[in-house]
Amino acid sequence: MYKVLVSDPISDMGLQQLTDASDVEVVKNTGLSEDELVAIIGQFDALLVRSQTKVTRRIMEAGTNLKVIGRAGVGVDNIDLEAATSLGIVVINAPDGNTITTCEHAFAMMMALARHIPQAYMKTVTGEWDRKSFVGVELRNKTFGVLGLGRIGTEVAKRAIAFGMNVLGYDPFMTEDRAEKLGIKLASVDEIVRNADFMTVHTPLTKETHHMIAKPQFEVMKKGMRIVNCARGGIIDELALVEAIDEGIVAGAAFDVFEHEPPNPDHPFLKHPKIIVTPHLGASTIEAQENVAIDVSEQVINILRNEPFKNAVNMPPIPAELLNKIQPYFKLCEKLGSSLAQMTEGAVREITINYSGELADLDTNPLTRYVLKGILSHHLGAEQVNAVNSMHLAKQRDVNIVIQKSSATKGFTNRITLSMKTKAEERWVSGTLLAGFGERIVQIGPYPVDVPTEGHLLLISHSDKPGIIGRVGTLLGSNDVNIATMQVGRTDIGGSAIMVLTIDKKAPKTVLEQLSNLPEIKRVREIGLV
Ligand SMILES: NC(=O)C1=CN([C@@H]2O[C@H](COP(=O)(O)OP(=O)(O)OC[C@H]3O[C@@H](n4cnc5c(N)ncnc54)[C@H](O)[C@@H]3O)[C@@H](O)[C@H]2O)C=CC1
Ligand SMILES: O=C(O)C(=O)COP(=O)(O)O
Repeated sequence: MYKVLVSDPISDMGLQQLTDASDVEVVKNTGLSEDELVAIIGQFDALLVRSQTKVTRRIMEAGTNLKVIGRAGVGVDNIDLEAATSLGIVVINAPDGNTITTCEHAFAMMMALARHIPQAYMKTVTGEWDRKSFVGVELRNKTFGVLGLGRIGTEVAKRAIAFGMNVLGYDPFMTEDRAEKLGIKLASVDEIVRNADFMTVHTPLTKETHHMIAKPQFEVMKKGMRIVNCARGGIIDELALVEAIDEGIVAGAAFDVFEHEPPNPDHPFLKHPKIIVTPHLGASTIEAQENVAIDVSEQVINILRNEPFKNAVNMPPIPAELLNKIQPYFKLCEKLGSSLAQMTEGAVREITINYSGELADLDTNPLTRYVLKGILSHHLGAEQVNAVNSMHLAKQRDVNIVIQKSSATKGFTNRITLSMKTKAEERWVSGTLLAGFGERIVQIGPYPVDVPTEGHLLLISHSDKPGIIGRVGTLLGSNDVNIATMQVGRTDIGGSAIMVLTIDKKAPKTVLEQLSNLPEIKRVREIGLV
């Protein structure tokens, strides 16, 4: 039974797929402190949050069973992604479900700002009939700057165009072509701040976007500009904004988000007559909350059940078409990695992976993650490594990873060859996925073999002399180790040879020692591929 903790308010209707699943137990416990979360998180396989819960490294380290953190929304700045990646926890979000809702909120904020609606409301309900103080401005024919033309930014731009505004936009990933089709004129941040009458930001909060609108931008800003921030607190410098309003540069601002949420009661925005605020309501509609919860529930279930999923924030996305082609190789890659790690001695320095045949033309990056998972699990423990953190862990340990592609498959339609250099030695292994037969190891070092990637293998290097095979069989038999299959290979008559045995159960250590002590046996390795 998988246990899922929901630590922020998330739509019940959207969570239905999880609550209805017979293998999932959902526990709702919102408003917990970090200490409270640390105390209970160890029991859970998944954590579902919105923006309130700050998912710190401490919480994740205490979450020894935690496999996935689901963010029912877009921004993941409340989750320590680096910690999640290094701990092998998948972070997924629901980026599409709240686009329109947030866009509509930003637009509502802009209109409320243009027409002083919150201020007028506050006065009217006190019984005052003040029509002079709240003369507004039209949106029509005004220049509107949009910083960040992603999902939300482009929807806001479309609505602004419908309102007769001239839209200037900036986004490093927006092409001229697409902008033109949308009716947006691309401009630099500087051009936007100098020319816009209204401006809105729709970028994530990153090192680059932090305070992207600050004192230097306010200094050159068009006088009378009105600013909206329904993205993230910190993109616009809050104190510099208050100064710019007080200096008469900015006519007003509408903010849904704050650098620290909730803001302190003495935050200057909260009593400024020209600043209107909402408490991070951008995504708060019935529709958006259902959408994001449905999306995140579906993905969490898939991850827990080891099925394909999308929108992993700390793992590059795998397009569905590619996933269909490469997913059958995940197991082969992991098992090959695991077998190579078990047959090679010493600390890993370099891993070379050669993908050949039909794999050569595909994006094999996800496969590399599984190879590394197999290798590193042997050294770091299986519970520490998964496909999310394997690349990260390898890089952290300065392991050089070399990827090669080739068309030569030596008769197979696909073939993956791994070689591993350690301080002590270099070894290699090849495998293939055979239609109808599954994963096979087809070469170990220079020796062609045909071995399944399951169960227990004994790899015995020896000299090619008569009588050795018999002695090995006798020793194993007398110790109750049953041989299921045996293959032998040699480089030349009387030269180096190997025996690859599949055995029914793990051989006792004492038996391995006795095998090693037999004459002409150079090395014995037991490989567990269970
Ligand atoms: N107030 C609220 O409740 C909500 C806030 N948001 C926030 O809105 C923001 C945008 O969300 P989406 O549009 O869904 O994301 P998105 O990823 O579709 O769009 C973000 C865009 O910002 C652009 N960008 C990144 N750095 C930039 C820079 N330095 N200058 C200009 N553009 C830059 C990216 O290229 C991207 O196109 C996110 O920060 C998200 O957290 C989202 C939903 C609800
Ligand atoms: O999706 C986002 O990025 C949001 O900011 C929405 O936040 P929320 O889920 O309403 O706490």
